[in-house]
Amino acid sequence: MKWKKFTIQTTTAAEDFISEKLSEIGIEGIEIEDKVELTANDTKGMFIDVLPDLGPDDGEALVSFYLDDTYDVPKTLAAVKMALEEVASFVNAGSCEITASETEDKDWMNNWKQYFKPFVVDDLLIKPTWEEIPEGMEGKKLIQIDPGMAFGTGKHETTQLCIAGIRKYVKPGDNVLDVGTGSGILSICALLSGASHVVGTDLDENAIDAAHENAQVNGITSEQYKVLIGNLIDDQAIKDEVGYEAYDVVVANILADVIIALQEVVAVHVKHGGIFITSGIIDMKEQAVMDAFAKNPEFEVIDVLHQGEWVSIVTRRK
Ligand SMILES: C[S@@+](CC[C@H](N)C(=O)[O-])C[C@H]1O[C@@H](n2cnc3c(N)ncnc32)[C@H](O)[C@@H]1O
Repeated sequence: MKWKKFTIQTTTAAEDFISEKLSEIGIEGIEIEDKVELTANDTKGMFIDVLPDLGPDDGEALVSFYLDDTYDVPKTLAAVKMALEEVASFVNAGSCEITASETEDKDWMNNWKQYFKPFVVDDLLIKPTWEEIPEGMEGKKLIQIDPGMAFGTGKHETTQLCIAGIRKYVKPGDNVLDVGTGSGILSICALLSGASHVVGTDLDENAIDAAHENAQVNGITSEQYKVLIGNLIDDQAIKDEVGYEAYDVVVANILADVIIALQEVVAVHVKHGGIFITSGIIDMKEQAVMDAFAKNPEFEVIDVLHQGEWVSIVTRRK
């Protein structure tokens, strides 16, 4: 399906008012481009450690929206123009010039699927649920994944580093905690590696459905895998539900700054001698995470792995 893209030249002062007006008109999927620096709160759920350098904020902004065949385009544009005039009457909204361009099918939710193909990590074949098993893969252990809106296709270096750690350290019968479970891929990998039970936690509500659906596709029962939504770092109810001195292996593939906060509080959940596999650490933050572990009397570093610009630090609880 073809979509028409319309871009309004405006100001950062007016961008939020314009977005609100566009929503009132019934336009969904609004994009804002500006040079306003993101706050720590903005980047919280984004999984970016290094922000792009946008240059100084010049006060200019572009607000884009998309209309498909279901819209009466002239009528909608007339409503947009009236809304822009209204916004311009109380705030500097810039030129409000609208430019139009045409774009291909914008099925954002599903277009990425064409690039996700079966691949091998160690002795595992990871394949999207909608793909066939490729020939010659009979000896491999199979993980089927549809991440949905959650993170975790298995393609990312940080996930692969954790998979390597799980394959090395998880033993039959282990209890495993997967902090930041996302699609559930690492939990499934742990269960395939012999773990008898896994608890996954995440902040993202999308993880619940994705992780449960992926568990089911992989033949995992609700007795083997439980997903909890909440923050193990500061939520006492989640900490109590996760349980204390209960885990042989904890895996956390999150960002370096989250790992630094997590290592201070996670030891109470790990058995003495248990393993804490961390990743999501960009190489420029490796030393900061190593320093944090060096100051923590609970853990000793036993393994450091690199893949591309990403690092996995594996520690053992003393
Ligand atoms: C990089 S993804 C990892 C997903 C999957 N485990 C993998 O390895 O592919 C990080 C996940 O951690 C979650 N997350 C971020 N901060 C968290 C926290 N403090 N506690 C639990 N989950 C968190 C995010 O919502 C996201 O699903």
